[in-house]
Amino acid sequence: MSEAPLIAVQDAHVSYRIKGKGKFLAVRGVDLEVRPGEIVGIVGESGCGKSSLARALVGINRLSGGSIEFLGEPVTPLPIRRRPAHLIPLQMVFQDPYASLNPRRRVAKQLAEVWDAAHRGARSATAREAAVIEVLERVGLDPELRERYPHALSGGQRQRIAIAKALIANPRVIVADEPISALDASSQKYVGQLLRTLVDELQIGMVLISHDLAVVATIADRTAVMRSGRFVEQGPTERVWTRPSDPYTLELLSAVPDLVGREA
Ligand SMILES: Nc1ncnc2c1ncn2[C@@H]1O[C@H](COP(=O)(O)OP(=O)(O)OP(=O)(O)O)[C@@H](O)[C@H]1O
Repeated sequence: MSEAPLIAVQDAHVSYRIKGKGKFLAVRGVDLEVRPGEIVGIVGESGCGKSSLARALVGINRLSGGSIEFLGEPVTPLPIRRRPAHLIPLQMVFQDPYASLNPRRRVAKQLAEVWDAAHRGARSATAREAAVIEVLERVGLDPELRERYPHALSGGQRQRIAIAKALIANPRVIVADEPISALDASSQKYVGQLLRTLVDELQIGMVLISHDLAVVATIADRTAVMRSGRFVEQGPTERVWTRPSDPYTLELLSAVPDLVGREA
């Protein structure tokens, strides 16, 4: 893959101020690039800094050092409502779909709002409605569901709506933080494959954060292994899985002995 990266992270650091204890470094010098059509999986045990990095990637967390560029421009943290237009194609999907969905609005309205934000000046009601129907079909949902409120959907349907909400912004990159870990087994499989299909068909880039190695092994092109805020290694998924260069990766892998070669 030789295209320019969609997102380029250099020496990223994220720190938190802990009352009475000073500064805690959750992300310590991470480098990462994501190209069109590529899923980069980030694995590591709980508390290693995956979510802190994910939130920095989309500009929710401020970096305390290093840089993140999206389509060649810096990602600068700003409240969602003041998010600059150039960051609209950089979307995030959270573990809990309610983090992206407003429980008091019908699905159609929520999707239409994002479409409006992404299509300033082109607010045709017919085009908006068509886009809402198309995106629901793309995530495998019956467009009739657009009249429902989020609470009237199953967990798997809700997560697919959250993915649709990211998609209707015409994203170039989606950062997905544990997008399937809260789902039941059949929804996990469906949503995992859906993410792979979307990346292939739309040639977007994806950062897939997961503590589930099997998911990353199945759908990620490249894998980064994170420990205590650092990437201990990153490379093509198959290489990381079959010939890990760091003992910590081996340790993670040994917890799931039948991983390599698993069918999706
Ligand atoms: N807002 C915050 N203030 C202080 N410390 C925080 C904050 N958010 C995260 N941390 C700490 O930073 C470290 C990394 O947390 P983070 O949520 O990024 O890890 P993670 O790998 O995503 O974990 P998990 O898989 O459990 O979600 C943890 O030690 C956590 O306690």
